[in-house]
Amino acid sequence: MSSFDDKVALTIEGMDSKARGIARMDGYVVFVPGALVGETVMAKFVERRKHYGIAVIESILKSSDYRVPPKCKYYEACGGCDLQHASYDHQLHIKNELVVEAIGRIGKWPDFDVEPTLPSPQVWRYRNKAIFQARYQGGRKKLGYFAKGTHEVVEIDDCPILDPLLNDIYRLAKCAIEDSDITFYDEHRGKGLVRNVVVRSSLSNQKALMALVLSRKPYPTELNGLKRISAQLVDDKPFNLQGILLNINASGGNFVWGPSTLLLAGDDSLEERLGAFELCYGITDFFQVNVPQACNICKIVSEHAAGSGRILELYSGVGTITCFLASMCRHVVAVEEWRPACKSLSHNMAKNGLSNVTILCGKAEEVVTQKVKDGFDTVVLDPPRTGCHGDVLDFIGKIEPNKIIYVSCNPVTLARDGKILIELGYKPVGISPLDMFPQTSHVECVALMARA
Ligand SMILES: C[S@@+](CC[C@H](N)C(=O)[O-])C[C@H]1O[C@@H](n2cnc3c(N)ncnc32)[C@H](O)[C@@H]1O
Repeated sequence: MSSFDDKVALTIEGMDSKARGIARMDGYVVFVPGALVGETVMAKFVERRKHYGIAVIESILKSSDYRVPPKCKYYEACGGCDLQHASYDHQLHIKNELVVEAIGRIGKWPDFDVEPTLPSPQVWRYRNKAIFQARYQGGRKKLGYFAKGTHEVVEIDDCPILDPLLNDIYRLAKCAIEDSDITFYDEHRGKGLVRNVVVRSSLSNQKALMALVLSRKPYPTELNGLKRISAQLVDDKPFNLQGILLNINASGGNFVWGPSTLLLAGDDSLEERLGAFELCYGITDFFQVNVPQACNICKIVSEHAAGSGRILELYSGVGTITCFLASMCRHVVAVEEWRPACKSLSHNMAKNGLSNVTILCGKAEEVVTQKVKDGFDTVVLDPPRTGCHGDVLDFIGKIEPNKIIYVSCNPVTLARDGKILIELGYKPVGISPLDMFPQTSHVECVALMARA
């Protein structure tokens, strides 16, 4: 193998599941973030392991025709987006390839058909949610996104994939909290109160919610300070901020929310319209971040589910897909583990006049074996990125529905779980990738499988 000089010229041959360029040096695999297939780059190693290395671009010697200047001025530093350097059409092509690669190479599905990626109706300003990091760094409070691969906070003044309303609220919150006595979390000392600021907005009525995630229970004086600032922000109604909440997450880790949430001022939920349905959700509930594209997912799922009498829907959240399913079949059993989301789900079914939904709150892998019997024509799955628990797949194998509709935000776990379903007697009918997250390498898919 060639020696590892500080800088190496690399030709990009492929892409990995995170849309990083893949180059080879005498067979040794090197991942190059931000490089496109066909490019030759001068790159510098930042990590060298036995079987692979990671190198960052120093200069581009031969550029791809699909390379475009990133729109965001924080793109290089911020860890949020990773495909702004590719034209939008090329992003769609890359996402298609990522799905084909995962299903073929990782899943080894014997035969499958992947449709072209459905473009997002909006490719900028589409996100209705942001999780900002609050940290005490370099002797001052900082609010922004984590930098690529580190916990260094990048402060921004505008995020071009975020709803403009949320950019306004971010700037407002930044000034209000930074000027106050409220402390930000210091990772080195394990001290400081605010860890995250989460903002969410409704596209249909342009209202927003904000939550402060705290590292511990606030002292009474701190709580009074938070209530005072929150009341001012909500009462002034500068940007339709309809509620501010507090959540305590003392455990840290990657999951943002802790178990207790308290309303500081205003209302505690948002309303959104999806097709003919009104959906209400709370600050800690899962809700799709790109609403027009979520509507497209629901339409595809409905088309696949047509003709079903009884549907088992696992990982139902607040009922986005449930509404569409319940309006077209006899009965839906919806399973969701997050208790606040189950409350929203129940409210949403009643609000939309859907009385044919049974809600079971708990982990899908436990609920299906303890509370669900057979007799379903179709099973709809929409798990988190980690995919389905093995017990869920085993259960589906036992109850033998005619169809399985798998909505996935991670082609790698879709490939893994689909392989198990194929072994249980299902045949892939089609995979529809949708671009739910433009400017990033994330891709959503709806896969239909039928009993072979
Ligand atoms: C990707 S979201 C999909 C939600 C919903 N289908 C939608 O479109 O809004 C996954 C949901 O599964 C829930 N969840 C995660 N792990 C679960 C489990 N083991 N059992 C049941 N629900 C789970 C999450 O709380 C979240 O609401």
